[in-house]
Amino acid sequence: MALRQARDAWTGAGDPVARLYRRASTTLSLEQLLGIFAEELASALPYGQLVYRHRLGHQDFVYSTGTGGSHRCDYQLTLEGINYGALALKRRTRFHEEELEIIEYLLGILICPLRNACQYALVEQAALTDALTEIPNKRALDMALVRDCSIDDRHGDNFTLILCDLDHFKDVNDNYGHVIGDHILKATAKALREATREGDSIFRFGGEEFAIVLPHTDSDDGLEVADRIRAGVSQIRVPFGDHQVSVTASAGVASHRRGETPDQWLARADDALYRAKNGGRNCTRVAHVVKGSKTQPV
Ligand SMILES: Nc1nc2c(ncn2[C@@H]2O[C@H](COP(=O)(O)OP(=O)(O)OP(=O)(O)O)[C@@H](O)[C@H]2O)c(=O)[nH]1
Repeated sequence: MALRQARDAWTGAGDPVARLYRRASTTLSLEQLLGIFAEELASALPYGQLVYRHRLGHQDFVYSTGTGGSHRCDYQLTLEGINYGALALKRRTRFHEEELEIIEYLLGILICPLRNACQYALVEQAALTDALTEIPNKRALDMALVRDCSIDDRHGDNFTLILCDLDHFKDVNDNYGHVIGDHILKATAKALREATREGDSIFRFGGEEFAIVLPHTDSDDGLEVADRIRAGVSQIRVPFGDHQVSVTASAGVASHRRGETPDQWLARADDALYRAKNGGRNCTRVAHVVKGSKTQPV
């Protein structure tokens, strides 16, 4: 009875349904949308935790707010037969029938904006992803460098950039064809993933050029990672008839200097890469001497 009264009071007060309709239509950000839903749901009934999960393209998206409890209700969110993720609510006390009705009603309002936000996230992801290697592209790198420069400028966090370029890749295409060249590029992306840590970011910067951003890393450690990456790339073997095609890579390493713009940082890494190419390829060069560091100009 008390619950029914609470529900009646809620549905009659300040038109929260219209509020959710209105607020949900103001954003295409999945995170913001779920935040709005979590807020409006909390104004309707008490819950401990809301968790939303969805596989978006090649990434897992998870939104979670609050802390859980032993009672839960789960919803698989679909519209016109298409899955738009799973939403779970948890709390310490049992969910009552009337409350489930409220949740389902609000989910009914959420589903169309949720579909739009999921589709927008997929388009955004595609715009930042290289289609061949499925790793982030140059546009994503530009955004990451702006963000990392600003973090370093504010908090003095170490970021190191590695530019890694395959050697004589034109010969690979000319001798074995573009399909083999494409296989090597995909295998290189995989080798980069395997040679780096979870928190590191890898990008396809250009045709046969890759960029790796290492947070909390100085140029000495960046040099080690670059050599590990090059060792991984040199292990790649792509069969061509009775032949195994292999490649080597050259690398340039530059740690961000406070106050330096993304373009200046990138130019120093590029200059180090240029020196690696001129130094005979299949080697790494570091952009500058860091005071008090064991890294020497090479
Ligand atoms: N298969 C394939 N090749 C690509 C792709 N993008 C760029 N390339 C090729 O990469 C080659 C790059 O050649 P260059 O810039 O001359 O460099 P390089 O031959 O690697 O020589 P160095 O970098 O000086 O060692 C060109 O042949 C491009 O066609 C791609 O997506 N797939």
